[in-house]
Amino acid sequence: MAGRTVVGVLALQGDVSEHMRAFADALGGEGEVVEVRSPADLERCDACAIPGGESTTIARLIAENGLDDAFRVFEGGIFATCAGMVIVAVSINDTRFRPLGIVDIDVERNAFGRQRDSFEADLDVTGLDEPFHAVFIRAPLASAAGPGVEVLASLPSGIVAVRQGRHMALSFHPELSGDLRLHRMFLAGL
Ligand SMILES: NC(=O)CC[C@H](N)C(=O)O
Repeated sequence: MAGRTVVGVLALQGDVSEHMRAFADALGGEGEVVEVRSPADLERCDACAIPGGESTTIARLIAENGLDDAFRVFEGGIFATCAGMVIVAVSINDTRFRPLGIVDIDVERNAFGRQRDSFEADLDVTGLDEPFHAVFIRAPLASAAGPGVEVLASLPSGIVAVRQGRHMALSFHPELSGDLRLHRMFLAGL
């Protein structure tokens, strides 16, 4: 995209600083990374990351800060990871909050259960030449994706990476791998 890209990172709860560092590195001086806590912060962004954390807490804080409507009308790209993937979904297996309905996927929270609470896997991702080493932490899974959604990666148990227009949703933590290819893929799609 033309000009300096402003990438926001939703900074209400979760691993905010890791995302800010990863996007700053991926932009390499071609843009700016800012914290998003209010609709006014979001308005100045070309894109926004919704980080991993605790999705019920992040969803509550989004609503308390008036960001739910702001995200629904946001025209930039959303980079949703882990808890973020739960928040942007169309439907989830949890009745405690209503997801934002931005990415047409059905998502199951904590889909890997206790035994595989956290694990790492080398994923084949559409558009990447070499596998991506992905870190899963109490990760969600998408059980279904609508027709406008491109599935980028799956495990035997379900879908773990998708793209829909400018948005990407990942059930793992790309900001923890020291590998910026997915951040760059997202920026290239803005
Ligand atoms: N690492 C994470 O973001 C975990 C997400 C968490 N299990 C949730 O659904 O809230």
